Amino acid sequence: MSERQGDAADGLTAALRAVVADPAARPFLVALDFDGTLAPLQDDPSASRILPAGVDALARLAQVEGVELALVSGRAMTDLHALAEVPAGTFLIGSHGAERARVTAFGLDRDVVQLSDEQADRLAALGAQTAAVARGRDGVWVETKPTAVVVHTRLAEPDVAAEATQVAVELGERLGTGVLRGRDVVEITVLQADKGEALTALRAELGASVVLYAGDDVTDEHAFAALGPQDLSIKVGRAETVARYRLATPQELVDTLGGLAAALV
Ligand SMILES: O=P(O)(O)OC[C@H]1O[C@H](O[C@H]2O[C@H](CO)[C@@H](O)[C@H](O)[C@H]2O)[C@H](O)[C@@H](O)[C@@H]1O
Repeated sequence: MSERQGDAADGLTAALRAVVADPAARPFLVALDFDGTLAPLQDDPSASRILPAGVDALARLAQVEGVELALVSGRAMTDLHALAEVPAGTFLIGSHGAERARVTAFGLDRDVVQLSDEQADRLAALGAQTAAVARGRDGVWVETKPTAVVVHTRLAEPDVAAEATQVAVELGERLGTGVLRGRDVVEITVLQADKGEALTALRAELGASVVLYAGDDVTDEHAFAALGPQDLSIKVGRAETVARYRLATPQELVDTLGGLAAALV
């Protein structure tokens, strides 16, 4: 495994070596956030791609017996599947846990999300009302997902972004089931879901002894908090976190995954 500078990086390298060397640390679930973690952030979400070294690392990890792979994302499932260049067998958790699927050699084996009439009505109302939030505010736009709407402010001037964020949060508190703040986004959901619950459920299903989870955003904190002392939580970036380890950039993360794959095969 490659060496990086600093105490935190040394700690992560040692922890990864311990997992590699311990036959009891199987099944080993490697679960990863997508945007800002495997894929550098972009102004246009459809332009996001996993870094090439990450695609390669995931393909190699998928070959290792006892290793399971998952992407755990806020993205809608259709979107996540279209963008994520991941090997067959990878579990996909989308919409912060509201959607779940597994990549197969032929496509996607997915659970269908069923909204009640009341939830569907609220989602439609949220679509209309968030469109009104964006109207007249340059750089603010709305993404619609099967269980949520997302107000994006990355392209707006700071004062416009702050105003749109405040209005969207108030709207979400009134009409949503949950309000998630992410990187330049306010996500208003009509179904209760979070990455921690989704990761806990997948871990139980797989009987994973050890879980590695890496993420960059506040929504990933739920997943970090769901991990135990034997697990590896990795924050990508500088923001405050409950994660035990930290890497600076998506490139550092995919390089670390490459080193892990090399050590496991
Ligand atoms: O859980 P993630 O995989 O990190 O997904 C969270 C959100 O990702 C997308 O938005 C974020 O990435 C965009 C592309 O880099 C960026 O433009 C935006 O500012 C980020 O918040 C996606 O559009 C959202 O639906 C996801 O919830």
